[in-house]
Amino acid sequence: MDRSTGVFAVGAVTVRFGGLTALDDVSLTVAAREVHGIIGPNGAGKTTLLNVCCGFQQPDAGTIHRHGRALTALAPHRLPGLGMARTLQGVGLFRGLTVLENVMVGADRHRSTGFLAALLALPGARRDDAALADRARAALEEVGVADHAGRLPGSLPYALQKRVALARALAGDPELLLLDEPAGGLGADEITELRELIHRLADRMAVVLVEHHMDLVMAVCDRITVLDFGRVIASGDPAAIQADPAVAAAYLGEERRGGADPAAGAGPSDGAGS
Ligand SMILES: Nc1ncnc2c1ncn2[C@@H]1O[C@H](COP(=O)(O)OP(=O)(O)OP(=O)(O)O)[C@@H](O)[C@H]1O
Repeated sequence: MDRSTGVFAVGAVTVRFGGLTALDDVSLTVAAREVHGIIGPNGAGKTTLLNVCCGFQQPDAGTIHRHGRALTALAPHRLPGLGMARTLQGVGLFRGLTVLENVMVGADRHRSTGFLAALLALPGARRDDAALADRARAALEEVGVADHAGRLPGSLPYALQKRVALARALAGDPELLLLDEPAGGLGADEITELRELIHRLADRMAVVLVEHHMDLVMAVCDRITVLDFGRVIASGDPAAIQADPAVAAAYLGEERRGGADPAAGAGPSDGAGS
């Protein structure tokens, strides 16, 4: 696929931190409604790549395209306007806001009145708030936490906080969702629910998924890009990735370095059938 096509593409991206090359000539293209996994051993460059995709990290070289159009000044605050949303590795919720208010922040791009109208509580702004609250409630409903709308995030178990963070991303109605380790800290049942949710989301949006949990990756991804030491070592569907000796060697190398625990589902050939 041409690297500038698809709903989103990075082309020949390089990122250096001092003498360390975290990403070296990395390209990936995400098709509409595709779930695209980014995997690789610890330190391979997955988070750096996701940070490039959402403008947290400016690349030293390379291109980023959205719907074939080059993005020259991608920055996190521009994501909603580009139909994109990202969740963080942790939860990143505002502790002083309720669950509903947190998710309304994610829906804000749908506000039609300006900041001043909101500040003065003009009638248009009040109607906007009501519409945003409806949108936020629908997102909370979708991830199964609508009952907790009035709670503070800190009073909820971690797994529910992660769902709230996902609802906040969904409230903006993205076309492209970037998920950073959504399964981190979740138990087996919660991961099963997450898998079903990602399947449902892929009916209406593309998803880029950085994740260590291989059972989940292999079950939900249409395509997978594998990084090792900042380079793409493989790209393909889950079956091809599981059969790729270079991928096995990369994870084996990590295991020898003591980083991976294949018994916990961290290796690429674990749990393909689940
Ligand atoms: N801000 C930074 N400054 C210096 N080095 C960094 C920075 N961020 C990442 N690195 C280094 O870049 C490399 C890639 O890191 P990155 O976090 O992207 O890997 P990863 O695949 O996400 O790792 P993990 O699976 O452990 O989260 C690592 O060697 C890391 O130490």
